[in-house]
Amino acid sequence: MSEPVLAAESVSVERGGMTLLEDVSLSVSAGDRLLVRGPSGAGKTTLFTMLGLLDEPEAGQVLVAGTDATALSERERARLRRETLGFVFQDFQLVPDLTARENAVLPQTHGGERDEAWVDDLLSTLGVADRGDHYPATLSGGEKQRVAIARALANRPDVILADEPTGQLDPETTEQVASLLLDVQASIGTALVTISHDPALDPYFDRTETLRDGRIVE
Ligand SMILES: Nc1ncnc2c1ncn2[C@@H]1O[C@H](COP(=O)(O)OP(=O)(O)OP(=O)(O)O)[C@@H](O)[C@H]1O
Repeated sequence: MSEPVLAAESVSVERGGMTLLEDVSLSVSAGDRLLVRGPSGAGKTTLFTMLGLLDEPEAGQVLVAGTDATALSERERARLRRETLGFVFQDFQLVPDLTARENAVLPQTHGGERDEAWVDDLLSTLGVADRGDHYPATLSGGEKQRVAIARALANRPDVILADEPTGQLDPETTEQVASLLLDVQASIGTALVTISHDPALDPYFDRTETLRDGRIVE
């Protein structure tokens, strides 16, 4: 297997006297598709937060292309996050007063390399180029998520992290959005880690890990 682009090594997280993650290890390499499943309360969002360098574990390491993110300052970690990770959220998290295209370009305006032609290509591949001048409030859920996927890829990240990306979509739109996400991920060769309890996503992934009570189980 090639060098992991993102890895959790023996990660444990405690909050408010509770253990939310215990000794969790997983890794992905370029082009991998990993689905992390688990029932409500299993710790999926907590794991997403750790892999996304949005919070720090009490024990263990999170390695991004071999760099131990837990050893970095907050500022260095934010930079590593911007340069290497792209995020897709269940509730889209588009900025309401920016157009679809402005939302998708956003990561490039925050320290990324300016390459708007790449963002236009993404919007086109994702079938929302003609929605570029629309504001999020006028887009359907599936369109919003396709714009959010373009935004996640704007900086050509090594890893896309998606938290319940189809959680607000109907079954037909789920299928469309999942297929597009996987197509664009495969064409770029970025790794994809998706956290979800939606069984409809199972067929799209070549690896699945299950979290239960904060631990990876067989
Ligand atoms: N800051 C915190 N302090 C104390 N407990 C927390 C904190 N954050 C989350 N929890 C608890 O930790 C457990 C795991 O939460 P998490 O949100 O990671 O689960 P999840 O698998 O994403 O669940 P869901 O599918 O319902 O979103 C839950 O029991 C939750 O109530």
